[in-house]
Amino acid sequence: MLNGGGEEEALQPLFDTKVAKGKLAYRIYAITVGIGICLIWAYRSMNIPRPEEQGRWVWIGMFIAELWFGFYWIITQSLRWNVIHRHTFKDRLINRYGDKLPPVDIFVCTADPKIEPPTMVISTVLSVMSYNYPPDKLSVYVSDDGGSEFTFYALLEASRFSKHWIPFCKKFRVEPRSPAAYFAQNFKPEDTTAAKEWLHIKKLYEDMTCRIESAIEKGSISKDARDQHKGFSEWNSEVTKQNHQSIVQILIDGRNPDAVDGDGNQLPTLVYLAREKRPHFPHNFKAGSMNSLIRVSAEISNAPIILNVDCDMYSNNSDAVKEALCFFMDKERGHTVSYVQHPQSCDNIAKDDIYANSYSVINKIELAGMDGCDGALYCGTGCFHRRESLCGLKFSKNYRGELNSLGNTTKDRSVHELEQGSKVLADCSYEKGTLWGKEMGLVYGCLVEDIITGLKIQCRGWKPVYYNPESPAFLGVAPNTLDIALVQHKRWCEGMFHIFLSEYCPFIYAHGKIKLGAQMGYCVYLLWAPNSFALLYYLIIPSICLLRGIPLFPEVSSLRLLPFAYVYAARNACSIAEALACGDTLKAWWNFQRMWLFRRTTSYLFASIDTFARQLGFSETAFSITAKVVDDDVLERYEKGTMEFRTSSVMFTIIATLALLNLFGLSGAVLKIISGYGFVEGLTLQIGLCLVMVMINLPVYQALFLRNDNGRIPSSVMFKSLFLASLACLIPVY
Ligand SMILES: O=c1ccn([C@@H]2O[C@H](COP(=O)(O)OP(=O)(O)O[C@H]3O[C@H](CO)[C@@H](O)[C@H](O)[C@H]3O)[C@@H](O)[C@H]2O)c(=O)[nH]1
Ligand SMILES: [Mn+2]
Repeated sequence: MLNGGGEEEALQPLFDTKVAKGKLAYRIYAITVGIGICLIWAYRSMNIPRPEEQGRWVWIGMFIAELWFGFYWIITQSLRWNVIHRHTFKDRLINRYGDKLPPVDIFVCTADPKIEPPTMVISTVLSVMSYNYPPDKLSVYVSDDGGSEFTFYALLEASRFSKHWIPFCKKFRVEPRSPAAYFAQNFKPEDTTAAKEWLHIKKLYEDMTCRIESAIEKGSISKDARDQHKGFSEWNSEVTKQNHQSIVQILIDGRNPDAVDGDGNQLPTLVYLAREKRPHFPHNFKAGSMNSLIRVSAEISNAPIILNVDCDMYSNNSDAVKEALCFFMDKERGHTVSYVQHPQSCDNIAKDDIYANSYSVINKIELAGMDGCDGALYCGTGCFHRRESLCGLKFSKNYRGELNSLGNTTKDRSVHELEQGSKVLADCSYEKGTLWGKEMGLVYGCLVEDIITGLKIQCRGWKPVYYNPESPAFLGVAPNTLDIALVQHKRWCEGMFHIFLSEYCPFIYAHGKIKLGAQMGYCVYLLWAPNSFALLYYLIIPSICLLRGIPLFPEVSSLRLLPFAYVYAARNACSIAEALACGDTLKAWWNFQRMWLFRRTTSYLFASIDTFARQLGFSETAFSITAKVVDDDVLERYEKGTMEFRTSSVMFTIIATLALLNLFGLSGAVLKIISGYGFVEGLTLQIGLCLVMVMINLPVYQALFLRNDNGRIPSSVMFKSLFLASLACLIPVY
């Protein structure tokens, strides 16, 4: 029904929620695997070697590892028990609210002009400035933790380019609206006038990026350019990344009748913010920057809805704002919704996804399953928030959730007044003695500020939503070297394990506040890190025992092997089925297994160790920003699907050592069989385990011994790992 008004129409929901297919089949499968796991536990506990027999302690270790795997598997069931999908009705929203849609503030965070090039930042900014949404209701805020005048300069250039870009997007319904992504598609309109405009805009865009890049290359901005904006005067010789005053510059004032694009339409407001930084003030990384953004935007536009994206996450759907509003403005349930999280998708996934960056199964199944328990995670980017819930409001039955009430109250204040008024809010000392970082805004002191903030919001009674539309609404940049990928995971795992060990452990903190399923679901991620210990044990000990001829599993002829075989086969079959159903290829699944192995044996291990060290007060948090650009030859290997091992990171030593150890174990066993030592009954499964590991590790052997490009494993790492693996073979076994 498309005729506005009408009582029935006004009551129709703006979104619906469907339960995913295959629930019953999954539950049956899960129960059988559960039984299998119990049988494995029973076998282990009843067959522990007697004290005088060899391998007693090794056996007990296997039992502990299997107890852990089993326990962990049980909590992962919460993510699959009730998977749901959301669907929105944008047309109903437009019909019902017409031009009475609420204002929206958009935050873009950037932190370092080298790792996150300003040209990338402005493409993201331009993509959100050109949303299909009344521009006078949009305000875009860029937080620059790098405090860089190059980022400011780029933004100034972008504010000018937007006058051409926005009307062009709207006229030709351009998608995506990030100029970088759009022009990278290399599609040219056929119609001659359209093609002419296309060429013109493309030229403007290229000239702009050229100016920005050459300024960065030269290391200075021309006097000419500097004279065009008063904002540059903030950068005197004393300003450094870690030490500068607050800088707030309103580059486009959306209230100003002269701020119009080429077609005479109003432009969205655009604000540059670099919060104050002082060497001895902890700045709390992204959480600190988000909280400054919340306050500064409250002073300037104070929209009731906030969208936050990382600087690499451009908007890939110009209707995303309207779709998100369908959740917030639904008559029946809208007022309970605190945030609408989109999955983190990337547009630079290489063929068959060697670094397992696509997270298809997590995005399509696990996070949707979390949502099924009312526990949608806040993932830090691509998330629409209700300002009130983000600022600490508790949900109560009387809350009605009017979105227009906050509105704009700054009509009669000049740009200068607004800038001066908001600078104070971004000062280091502003938060002293306030609840910012505790009960208000994003939570401080955690490397995954997003996850913990989401948990706190849920515990205040809100019901967040996870929304994963067919075509992704946001696209970001995935790590494209192994090193970067592992370091990113280490930071995540460390932050998450830290939450588990802190007062915010979901089983305690969220007990009685959110569903048990959601508590368990959180723990699936919070316990990523300690998984490493059980897995390392399972990778090292069986191969060493294989070399010594100590059997750790039942013989192939024995019925007791069945639970092991069933659990292994069923879980892998299910995981393959899930991956294929989520659109991965078989090869991508296989690559994912490898990355899963690498992550668990390195990132997760270091994350656990560092978390313990931090708990004991030995170390402090450090946020290592994920690099978004790499050298050309590295990029070439990434695109070809060749793993990059160039640096001599300790992580690579571990990966190579484990790969070699499994190779030794397997070749030792094969040699014994060939040389007629006879075959020890009961070692078959260990041989199988080693064989699978060797197959997964094939690219590691290649990088160790066969490759000669720059991305191979450095020889220092090779010697270290050869030494360590040989040493491990000598470990005595009790
Ligand atoms: O001191 C800092 C550090 C980082 N950032 C920004 O935070 C964002 C995320 O940093 P990135 O290095 O890209 O980390 P990722 O691992 O890719 O980020 C994921 O994980 C983070 C939590 O660890 C979340 O905050 C992010 O939203 C989520 O995309 C980027 O826009 C940065 O510019 C800041 O603003 N200030
Ligand atoms: Mn990122």
